[in-house]
Amino acid sequence: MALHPVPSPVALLGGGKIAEALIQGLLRSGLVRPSDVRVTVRRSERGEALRSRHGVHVLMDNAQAVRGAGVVLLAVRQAQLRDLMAVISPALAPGQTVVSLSADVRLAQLEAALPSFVSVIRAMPHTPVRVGAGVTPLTAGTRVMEAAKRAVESVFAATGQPLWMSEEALTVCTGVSCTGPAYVFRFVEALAQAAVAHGMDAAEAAALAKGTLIGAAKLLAEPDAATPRLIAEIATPGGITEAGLLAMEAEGLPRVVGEAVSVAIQRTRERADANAAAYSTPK
Ligand SMILES: NC(=O)C1=CN([C@@H]2O[C@H](COP(=O)(O)OP(=O)(O)OC[C@H]3O[C@@H](n4cnc5c(N)ncnc54)[C@H](OP(=O)(O)O)[C@@H]3O)[C@@H](O)[C@H]2O)C=CC1
Ligand SMILES: O=C(O)[C@@H]1CCC=N1
Repeated sequence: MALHPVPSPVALLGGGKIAEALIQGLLRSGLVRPSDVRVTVRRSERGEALRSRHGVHVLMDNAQAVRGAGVVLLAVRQAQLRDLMAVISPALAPGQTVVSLSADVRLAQLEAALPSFVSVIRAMPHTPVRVGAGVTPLTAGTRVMEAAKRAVESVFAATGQPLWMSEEALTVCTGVSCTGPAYVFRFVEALAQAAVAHGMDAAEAAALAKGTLIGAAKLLAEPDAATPRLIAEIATPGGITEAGLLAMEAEGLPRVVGEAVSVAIQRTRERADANAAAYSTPK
């Protein structure tokens, strides 16, 4: 995808883990300078850490951070989101774009909590945005201007690949791509644990498992990579890889992965329902 200029400044409200991953990805892209990024914190030591590591503007005033921002990203947890929207609403101007990164507050609640003259979008990034390798699902609210869509696309194109979809599909992504890196890292740990169980030194086992994942990911990143062919290159018919793969099937790998995805999606839906109910009552 062609990279478009990212509207400056980018305001990230809530300088936690996903905000820092996005800052790193944006700066790494070369399309955004530290002076183009505003990030807000509620603890000065966290602000100092972000400032010293990345050279970005750190503020403690969320309303001030959104004034004149090219795009505003809400990166606090759900417990703080409603209060944050109440604080920034009077400071937002017509034509501004607000993107919620929250996994569990729906567009309907976001649009009701923000002024009707702003474009509201949800994004569901994951930590690979830090290295420019994110796949970020996006879903647009009911009153989104085309320019807002392009602006938000540019943020997530600078950190990987943006993908537009329905809100329901984005909910599924919370249990797949958003949580997915954690599942993959857990698989790497399980591979290392298995090596240790067969007598390998723990540090060697960790390096071997990590190297295997990185090597496999690079093969997957090649043009025209397809998993059946990549598996067939390793698995000689009747050989040892096939025996291992058959054991994985027999032990229910697809069922285990499917269960993790289902439970995460279910948790997202329950929290979104609870938030919808909470937002419907005045604070
Ligand atoms: N982590 C991930 O991989 C992903 C997270 N998300 C979503 O992103 C959001 C944030 O998640 P994550 O980064 O993991 O959580 P974190 O707790 O790491 O980040 C939230 C940050 O917001 C800060 N904060 C809270 N209230 C305010 C405020 N009023 N003003 C300024 N800063 C404030 C918190 O400060 P303090 O440090 O003091 O608590 C914290 O640093 C959540 O909604 C989550 O669903 C979405 C996709 C992926
Ligand atoms: O685990 C969580 O609840 C958050 C939202 C998605 C990723 N991290």
